Amino acid sequence: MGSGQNTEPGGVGAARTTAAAVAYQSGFGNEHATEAVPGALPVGRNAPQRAPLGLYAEQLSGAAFTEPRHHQRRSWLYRIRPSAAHPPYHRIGNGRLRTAPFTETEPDPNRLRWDPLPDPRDPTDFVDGLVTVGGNGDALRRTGIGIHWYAANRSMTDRVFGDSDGELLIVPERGGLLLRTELGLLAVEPGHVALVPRGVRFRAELLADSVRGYMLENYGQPFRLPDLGPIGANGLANPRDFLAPVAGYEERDGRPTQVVNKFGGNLWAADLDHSPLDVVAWHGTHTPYVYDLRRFNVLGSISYDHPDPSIFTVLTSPSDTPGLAGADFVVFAPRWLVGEDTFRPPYFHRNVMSEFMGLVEGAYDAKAEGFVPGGASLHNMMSAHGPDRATYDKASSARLEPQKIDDGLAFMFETRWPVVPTAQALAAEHRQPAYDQVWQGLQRHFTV
Ligand SMILES: O=C(O)Cc1cc(O)ccc1O
Ligand SMILES: [Fe+2]
Repeated sequence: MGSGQNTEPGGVGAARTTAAAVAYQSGFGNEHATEAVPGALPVGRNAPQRAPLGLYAEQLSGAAFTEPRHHQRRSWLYRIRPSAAHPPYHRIGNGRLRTAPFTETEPDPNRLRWDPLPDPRDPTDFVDGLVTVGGNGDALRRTGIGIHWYAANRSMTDRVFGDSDGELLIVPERGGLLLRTELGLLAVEPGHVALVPRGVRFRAELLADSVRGYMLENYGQPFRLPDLGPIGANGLANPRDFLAPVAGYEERDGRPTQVVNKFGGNLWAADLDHSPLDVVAWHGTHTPYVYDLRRFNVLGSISYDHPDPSIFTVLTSPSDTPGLAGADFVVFAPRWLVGEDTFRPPYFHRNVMSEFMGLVEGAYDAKAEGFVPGGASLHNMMSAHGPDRATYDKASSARLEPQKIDDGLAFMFETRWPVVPTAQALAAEHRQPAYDQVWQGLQRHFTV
């Protein structure tokens, strides 16, 4: 890219630009400003009669023009060619991507669990490697979510992807990704997450021979930081730990590049003779970002009882009903447990919210086995779940001393609407048909 980064996306080797070499600007939702070439950013106005250096000015909106100022999201891009200079889109295959409304299967009250998605055998890039698990809402009404796995073994080369249906929260589990976005470069490793806003184009290059992870497609309101209420002015995910890219452009005139646009649940493609990653400068608030989950300031009980996991919310996408999130992104990061006379692992419960969980590393404290990195579970609205038998037996008789949970990194996508699985997720060979067994054999202990 024009900011001095490696422009050759070709092979895996070229993509091994080290994550440490990537420059960022910090702060969630900031009015960032960045230029890859000095003087490229207009001063004092957004749309001068002629933008500096012969660039085109283009506004990219992530909020309606009229939304309240604190929800406003837009960026001004100064680019070599305007995005409007493209031929018609034509349909291409959707692969294993599916979109809300999800109607392929009957909503399923069963608790579901999967092993990791098998690695692809054929050459597969990030877009081809997306496999939809399920979701809710309606992409065209901008409500709900799509939940996806991805597994890829080669970098995107001559195409970029942009999702008109929603923003993308990418959660790598194995192998990192370099995301060359219109607004600049992001590196995202397991343990970090990346967010690509609705409509922002990017090329995903691999930082390892094969990569795997999860992706939440949020059709609803953009993710924001949760309010902290009585917690105070600090804590949970701190705004300054969210890192936006600096401007970085590429010039690949004459080299065909396909723009893949997910729109209304289908993939469409337009063929350009240049790279659309040609933004030389930009300023604004509609930006991609990365966040290191280990920066999360984990708060919990220092007296008794296991707090509800809402206290681990990193990002929330509110719905139109206050307190009922279309999507919450929740992390179970290393932490101390000190609760006295307390059953410390997650409790048995039935939740009106629906819970999709994944594991980035290690183990999760409610499941002794079977929930493995890259795997996933879905505990839908009102489904009874909680610690498996082995975990219950151990935790209910453990000596309660201060205990560090530091052998895992799990996360949850929690949503107010039930998650309807796709047919491919229900039929998948990597689904665990006997998941219910983990709650069998919980003994009766009742005595009067
Ligand atoms: O494992 C789960 O089911 C997620 C979860 C974690 C927790 O700490 C409390 C409630 C809950 O749903
Ligand atoms: Fe739960």
